[in-house]
Formats: sequence, C-alpha cells, structure tokens
Amino acid sequence: MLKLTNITAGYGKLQILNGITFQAKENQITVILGSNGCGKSTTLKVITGLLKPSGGTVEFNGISTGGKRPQEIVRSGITYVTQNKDVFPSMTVEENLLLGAYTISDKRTVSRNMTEVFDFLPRLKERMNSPSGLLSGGEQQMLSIGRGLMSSPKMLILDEPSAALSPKISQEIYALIQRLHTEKGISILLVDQNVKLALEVADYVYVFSEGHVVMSGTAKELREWELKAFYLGM
Ligand SMILES: Nc1ncnc2c1ncn2[C@@H]1O[C@H](COP(=O)(O)OP(=O)(O)OP(=O)(O)O)[C@@H](O)[C@H]1O
Repeated sequence: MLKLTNITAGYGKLQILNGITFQAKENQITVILGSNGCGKSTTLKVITGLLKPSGGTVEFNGISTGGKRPQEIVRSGITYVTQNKDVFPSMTVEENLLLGAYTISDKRTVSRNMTEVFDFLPRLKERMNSPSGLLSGGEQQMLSIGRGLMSSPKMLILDEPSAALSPKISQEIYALIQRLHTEKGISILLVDQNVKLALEVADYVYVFSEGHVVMSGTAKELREWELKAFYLGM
C-alpha cells in the first residue's frame, strides 16, 4: 500500500500541496481527480521521487520512500508512466521498451519481461521494429505503459493516460488499464481529466482542490455526492 501523510510541496516559494493525505491500496485502482493546476501531477512527482516535499511522509508497503532517488523508488516497485506519452520517436518500439528496464541488471529478467509485455500487448510485438514516432497516439500510450511494465512494477502510476486521445482510443486504453489490474495484479494510481472513464474503473477516488483532498469515496459514492458538479463539472 502507498500512503501519503500530510504532504506539503511546491516549486520554490510557490506552495502547491497544502497537506495531502491519502492511500492507494494494493490491488486496487485508485483515481485522483481535480481541476487544472490543483496539484495532481505535483503529487505524482513527490511519490516518484522527482520532487522533494517540504513536509509530510510517503510510505510504500510500510517503508518510507523519503530521500530515495527515483530509480530506487522504481526498484521498490513504483513505476511512473508520465503524461504526454514521451516515447523516443526515432527509436524502435523494442528499444523504447528496453529503456524501461534501466533498473534491472539481470539480462534474463529483462528478456522475460519483454516476452511478457509482447504477450500482453501483441500490437507492440507486431510493431517491434518500427520507429515509435510512426505509431498512432493510442499505440504510443500503449508503448509508454509497456515500457513501465519492463521494470516489474507492483504499482503503476499513470498521469493522464487518455490525454489527447479520441474517445474510442481512450476507451481502449482504459480497457488495458483494467487488464493490468485483473490479469497482472498490478495496483494502479491514476490521474485523469476524463472523469467519466476514470470513475468507470476506479475502486476508490480522491478529489483534489487547491492542494487539498476535498472528497474521497468509492466511485459510486462520488457519483451520488451532490457537490460533484462544483468540483468536477459533471
Ligand atoms: N516546475 C514547475 N515550476 C513552477 N510551477 C509549476 C511547475 N510545475 C507545475 N507548476 C505549477 O503548479 C501548479 C500545479 O501543477 P500540477 O501539474 O500539479 O497540476 P495538475 O493538477 O496536475 O493540473 P493539470 O490537470 O493541468 O495537469 C500549477 O499552477 C502549475 O503551473
């Protein structure tokens, strides 16, 4: 389980997170929602070690990740799939996938993970020798997720997995997210502007506003909460 307690963080003098407390439980899909600029990505940067919080604690499976470098956090089982599908366009699909295994030194594990990714995402196998820049937007998002899988994660953190994708492709990506959960047993923490799709897969939801958690509950509870219109524009 991932547990954040009273996290404060920001950029220079600008404080963005004003005491964030939440949990993402093992084998669940946890979703963070909230309007632009409320601190969702900043929270993910704190969890993944890219941004040092000014206060509070982050624990993964009972062990503090405070002070750990990003690659140590990846080794502990948390892998970040960043926004914008940042694949390297001139490198092939296979080469991009190999980059995701940068924390693993054992070649047999890397090769096994590659086989598992190709079994799980056969479309990537078909395109393994293509430059990644030739893939469609949805395939690039799939490749970003596949690259995340190369590090043998226990928890995948997905930042805006449906950003800039058509409704149909967004649905495909969400179906893939559910398979990660049900077929591979990977815990998921995701942030998305697509409230409808995110609520369809969520086990538990946190809503942020101005660097605070302002609501939390199951997706069903959240749908019923009358103030959702105010925070989520639904
Ligand atoms: N590197 C940075 N330096 C200064 N300010 C930043 C930096 N990164 C983000 N911010 C600011 O911090 C605030 C929170 O940004 P954050 O990316 O966490 O928001 P978000 O909730 O993920 O929003 P969005 O849904 O638009 O991605 C924003 O006002 C943003 O402009």
